[in-house]
Amino acid sequence: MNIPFYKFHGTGNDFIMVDNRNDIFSKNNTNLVHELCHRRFGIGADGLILLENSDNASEDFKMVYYNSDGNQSSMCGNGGRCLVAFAKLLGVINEKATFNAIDGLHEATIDGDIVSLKMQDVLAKGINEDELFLDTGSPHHILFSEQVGDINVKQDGASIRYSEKYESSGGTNVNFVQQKDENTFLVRTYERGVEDETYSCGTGVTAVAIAVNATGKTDSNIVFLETPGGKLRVSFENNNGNYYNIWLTGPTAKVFKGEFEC
Ligand SMILES: N[C@@H](CCC[C@H](N)C(=O)O)C(=O)O
Repeated sequence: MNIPFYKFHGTGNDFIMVDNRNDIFSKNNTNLVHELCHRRFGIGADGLILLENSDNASEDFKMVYYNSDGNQSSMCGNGGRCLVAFAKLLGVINEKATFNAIDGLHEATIDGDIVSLKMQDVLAKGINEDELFLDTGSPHHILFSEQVGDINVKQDGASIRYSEKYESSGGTNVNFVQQKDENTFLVRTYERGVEDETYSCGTGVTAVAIAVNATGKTDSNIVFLETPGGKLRVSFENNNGNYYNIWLTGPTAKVFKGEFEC
């Protein structure tokens, strides 16, 4: 069977998109997803995303996300933004979307190639620089550095991702952060399930934006994040460590379309 797909990226975090509203994709085939995402033997991507019908009529669609290792995983912020652009291309939505993902309901807006995605509320009470972990739909460990350009993200990220501390909870993503100015931060991310540095991570920069505010590195409630793949913005409101109305904003791009056999 030939299955049509689109390739999208959001600031270099790239995804294979499949319209699965007619159940054409075999959802438990870990090997297939892994092979499709392989950068030498497949299409090449950090993950694969299915756009499915939602069970609830008030929602526009459902997001099913796989990491490039072939396993379904927790929320993907850039993937969610790209899926909104894909839904617009398919004619499923116009300028606004409400969709269901593994971490619950998300709202989104799209204007040209810019997609803003509303993230789940985050509780960031009692965190400090030495112990920075936040869950923004996916788990994120955060480390500050003077010079993120000098870090071996794959090696240092893996040692934290596989450390005893995160073993029982299924591991973590790891973000290395350098302050550039009052409200701009450089971020490099090691992604669990890709097991390497990716060019950008949406839930990662969301975690960083909240962490830099919660630890007093910036007072701003709009934080600009520069990743190897491009620039993102995170805005939020904060009530005593309870972060809400969190929006992740940035560009998305369609790269190409094709078909794979399975
Ligand atoms: N690229 C993502 C995060 C995807 C999930 C992550 N790899 C995990 O398994 O925790 C993003 O943009 O948020």
